Amino acid sequence: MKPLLFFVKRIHAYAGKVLYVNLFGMTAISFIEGFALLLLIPLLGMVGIGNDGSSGSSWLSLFDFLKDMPESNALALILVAYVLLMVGQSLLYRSLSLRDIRIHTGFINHLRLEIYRAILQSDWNFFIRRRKSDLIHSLTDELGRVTNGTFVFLQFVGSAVFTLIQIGIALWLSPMLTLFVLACGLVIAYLSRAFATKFQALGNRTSELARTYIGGMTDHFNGIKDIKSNMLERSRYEWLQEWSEDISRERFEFAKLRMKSQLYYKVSQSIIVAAFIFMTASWFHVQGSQLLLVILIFSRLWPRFTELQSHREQIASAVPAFKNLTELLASCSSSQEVASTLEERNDIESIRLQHSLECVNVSFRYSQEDLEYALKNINATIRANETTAIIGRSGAGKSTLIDVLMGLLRPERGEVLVDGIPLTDGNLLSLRQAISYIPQDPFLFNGTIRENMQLMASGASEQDMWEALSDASAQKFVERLPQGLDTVIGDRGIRLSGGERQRLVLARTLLRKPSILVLDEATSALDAENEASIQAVLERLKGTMTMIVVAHRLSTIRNADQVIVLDHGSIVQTGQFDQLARERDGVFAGLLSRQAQRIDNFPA
Ligand SMILES: Nc1ncnc2c1ncn2[C@@H]1O[C@H](COP(=O)(O)OP(=O)(O)OP(=O)(O)O)[C@@H](O)[C@H]1O
Repeated sequence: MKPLLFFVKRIHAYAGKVLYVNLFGMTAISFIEGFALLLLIPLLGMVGIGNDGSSGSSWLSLFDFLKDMPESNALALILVAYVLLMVGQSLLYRSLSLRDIRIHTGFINHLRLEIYRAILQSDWNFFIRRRKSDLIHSLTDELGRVTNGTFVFLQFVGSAVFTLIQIGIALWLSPMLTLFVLACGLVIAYLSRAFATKFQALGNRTSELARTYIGGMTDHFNGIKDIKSNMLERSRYEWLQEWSEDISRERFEFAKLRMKSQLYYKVSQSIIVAAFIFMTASWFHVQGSQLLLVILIFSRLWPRFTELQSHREQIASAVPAFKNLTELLASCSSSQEVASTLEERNDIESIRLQHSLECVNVSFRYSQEDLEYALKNINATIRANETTAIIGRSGAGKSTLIDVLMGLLRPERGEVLVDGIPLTDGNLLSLRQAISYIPQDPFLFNGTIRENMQLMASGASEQDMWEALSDASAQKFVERLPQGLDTVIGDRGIRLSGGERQRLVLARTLLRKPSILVLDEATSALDAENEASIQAVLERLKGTMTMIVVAHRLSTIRNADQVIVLDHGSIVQTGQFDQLARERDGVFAGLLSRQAQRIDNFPA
């Protein structure tokens, strides 16, 4: 119930008074409907039903004034009033429904933006603990279920109000009959509470299956090249076949449960109606309008009970989605990187590194349960406007160190200093503004080259873009493309070669004019020619910005001002390339000798 109320509060905060206007409007509709129902009673009297003297109820005196009128006038008056009431009700209903839809679509957008913003403002740790596809699932499927569930809940409240009004009218018309219907309704609701539990369990399964589907599909399409080249199509297809069987089983279970609950209500209704009519007619000898009233009350009230019950079941099946989204929002809020909002981030000034970026006694592990630290007591100085290379075996901690230096990961012990000032929430984003980061497989989205470049610098002019492309040795290949800057490069830049992609990313990065450039294995996947061309660009940039380069291929870091060698999370050597190469027993020399045969022009 708590997660549900959380979102009801959200919709209240979003829609404000309009929500109550709608709820009040729906109540008005039920009043009108109730009143239209009353109008039928004298009508029945006029056509001869109910003139058996059996009723004598006070409600008939309400229409006494009609007796003084000629019958045809009274009939016309009632019918005109009835038509006017129904037209008014329909118009009101149309306007309220449209408003409802506007609130619904507005609320789903509001919630989507709120969740996405919360996710974007979360720290890096939040992302490495989660599957990206789970986040997509939350922003699509779960979001839809939560907004629908919230609306069903509001409808439930509306229906409850409506039902109460109808109960009020029914009580006034015939207290005994209404109390009997109410008692039956309560007994049935009590006996059917197991349905809600089953719907909730099925709702859990729905969430689970949807998460598996999005996760699986994301993995398949991300790895489609591996799938095709390793002929894994059949096994992946079988995975989907299995999932499809699971989902149809689950859908069928769902439908079966719904049918079962509906059958239960329909059977109960017919038994109660039959028993009651039998009782009133045989034992109490109730006839005419009273009997008609019984049927009328049943026919108006019972659908309300079943509607409430159906709403209850829909809410129960959405409960897991409510829980998941509230947990996600709570987790985002506890992982918020810094206090500032996305809008405030626009005004953050980038720092200009003057002296150094330092790690002082930094230790880090990914989880408190890990026995091994990924970084152990790291002391390192990255000097401004120099090139620092970080090398080491696979798993040595290179990427972790970079993430700590960029403030993506917070050290468990020790600190990072920016020009001697500790890196805290206060200066984290200023540091981040100064950094441009290029990973091995950078993010290029399915758009034109121009759009991809503008992603980094939205105000960049055409001339700025060509200059950046030229600086990154990418000008020639872009000029050769049929639409130049307006060429669409495909999903993740699939229509470009690896080297072209990386040069374009470098150009895009230069457009941002960073003062710190971080390259994490940025050239590892490139062939010697492409690597050399990026290398030449980096050489030209040397001295103009602080560069931190992680590389497996040692040939790429020969001209670095400083090389930091990591092993099992510790710094084991620091110095210049040639100096480290001479330390024959060091890790660096070991790595070097293993690569010696593969490195062109390297003096052994
Ligand atoms: N997200 C993570 N969760 C838990 N442990 C991690 C995570 N990322 C890395 N590690 C662990 O931290 C250690 C250092 O990993 P890191 O990625 O920094 O090494 P690396 O030197 O960059 O390796 P490679 O050259 O293979 O990329 C490894 O033992 C790795 O298993």
